[in-house]
Amino acid sequence: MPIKSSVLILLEYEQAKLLLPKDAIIGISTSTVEEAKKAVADGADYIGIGTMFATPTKTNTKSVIGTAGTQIILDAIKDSSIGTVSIGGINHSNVQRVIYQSKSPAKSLDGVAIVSAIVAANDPKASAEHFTELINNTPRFALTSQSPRANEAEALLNDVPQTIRKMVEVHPLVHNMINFVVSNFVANVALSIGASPIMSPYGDEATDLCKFDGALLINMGTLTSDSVSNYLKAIKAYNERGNPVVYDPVGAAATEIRRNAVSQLMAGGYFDLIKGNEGEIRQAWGSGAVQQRGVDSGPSTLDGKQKATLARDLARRERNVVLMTGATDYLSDGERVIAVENGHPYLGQVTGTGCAIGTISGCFLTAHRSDRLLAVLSGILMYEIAAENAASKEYVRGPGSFVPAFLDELYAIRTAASQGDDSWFAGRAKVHEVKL
Ligand SMILES: Nc1ncnc2c1ncn2[C@@H]1O[C@H](COP(=O)(O)OP(=O)(O)OP(=O)(O)O)[C@@H](O)[C@H]1O
Ligand SMILES: Cc1ncsc1CCO
Repeated sequence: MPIKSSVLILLEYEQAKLLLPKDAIIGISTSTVEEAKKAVADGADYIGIGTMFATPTKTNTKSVIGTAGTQIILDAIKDSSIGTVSIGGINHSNVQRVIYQSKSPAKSLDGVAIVSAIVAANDPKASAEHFTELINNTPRFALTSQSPRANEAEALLNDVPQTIRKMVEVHPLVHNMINFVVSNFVANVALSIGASPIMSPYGDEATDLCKFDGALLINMGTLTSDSVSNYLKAIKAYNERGNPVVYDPVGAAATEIRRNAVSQLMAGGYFDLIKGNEGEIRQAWGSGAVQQRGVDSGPSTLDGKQKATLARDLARRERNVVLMTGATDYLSDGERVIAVENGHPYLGQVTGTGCAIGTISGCFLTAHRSDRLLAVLSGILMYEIAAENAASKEYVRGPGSFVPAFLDELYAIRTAASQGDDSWFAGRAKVHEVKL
C-alpha cells in the first residue's frame, strides 16, 4: 500500500475519524501485538510499529522492540492488509536490514518512517534520495533461499570440496576483533587454511579494512569498557559495504556486562553468522538463558532436538545463519538444520578452538556468498576432519602435542584442496539433516 501522507494521532481512532476529512489516512502507533490487533480491528489504514531502535531522544527502552519484536507483530497481523511502517532510529546504515530482518514469513513492512535522518541532514533531499536507493536495492539480502532437496545433507556434502577450493583461491582477508587469549592461535589457523588474518581492535580502522572485501569477526572474549563502541563502528563499516560479519558472543551469559553487550550489538548491526557454544547461543536467543560460569558452556540441559530447534529459531528470527558448537554442532539458516558429529575431544581441551571457527567461517562466507549454510559447513568440516587427522597421529599424546599437529593437518587439507585432490574428504563427513 503506498503511503502518501499521514496524521500522527494522539487521539482514539474513533475520535480522529470524526474530526478528520473522510479520505484522511489514519495511522496508529503500536508497540505490542495487542495494540496492532486493535488497530486492525478499529479499521486504521496503517500502523507505525516501534520503537525500532533506541535513539538519543527516545530512551524509553521498554518500547524498543527491534527487528525481532517487529517480526512478531507482523506475524500476528499477517491476515490483514493494513499498511505497516517501522519507526525509530532508522538511518542509512540500518534501513536495509530493518526491512530484511523484520520480515515474518507471511508479512513484510510496507515502509519505514524516518524523521531526524532526513530533516536534520545537511541536505535533506539527498538524504531522502539515498534512502530510496537503499530501499530499492538490497542485493546483499537478496540471497537465494535454497529450495528443499530430497537429501539435503548429501547435496551439501557434494559441494563441500569445491567450496573449500574456492576459499583457498580467494585467499580472503579476515579482520578479527578478537580476545587476546586466542589471538595468536587463531591467526595461525587462518594462515594454515590459506586466508590472510589481521587482528585489529580499533573500530575506526574498519573503514579502510572493509574495502578489501573480506570478513569481520567480532569475538567479545576479553571485553573492555570501550569494546562495544569499537565493535559498532566496525560492524557499521562492514554492513554498509555488504561484507560478511560473524559474531561470537564469548561468555555471553557470564556477566551482566556481557548480557548487555549482546543486546547492544544485536540491535546495532547485522550478523551473517552468530556462532557460539550452547550457553552463548541461549543468551543470544534471550529467553531460557542460563548463567555461564566463565566462557565454557557448562553442562547441557537440552537434548539434540531442542538444540537443533534453538539454532533454527535464532537463525529464523535474525534471518541469518547460526552455529551452535559442542560435541555435536548444529548449523541452521532458519530452514535447514544440519548436525555435524566430526571433531575430537581434544578440541574441547584447547582454548580458542571455538573462536577459530568464527574466523574461518568468516573466510568461507567471504569466498562463497550465495549459500551461507554451505559456506560455514565447509569450514567446519575442513576444521574438524583436520582435528581428527591430527589426533590420530601416534606422536599426539594430549592437547599440547595436538595443537601443532592440528595446524599441520589444516595446512595439508588446504594444500590438497588447491591441487584438486579431494581424497581427504571421501567418506569422512559425519553429517545429517535434523528434521524438526
Ligand atoms: N567432545 C567433543 N568431541 C568432538 N568435538 C568437540 C568436542 N567438544 C568440542 N568439540 C569441537 O570443538 C570445537 C569448539 O567447540 P566448543 O563448543 O568447545 O567451543 P567454545 O566453547 O566456543 O571454545 P573456546 O571458547 O575455547 O574457543 C568445535 O569444532 C566442536 O565441534
Ligand atoms: C579463557 C578465555 N577468557 C576470555 S576469552 C577466553 C578464550 C576462550 O574463549
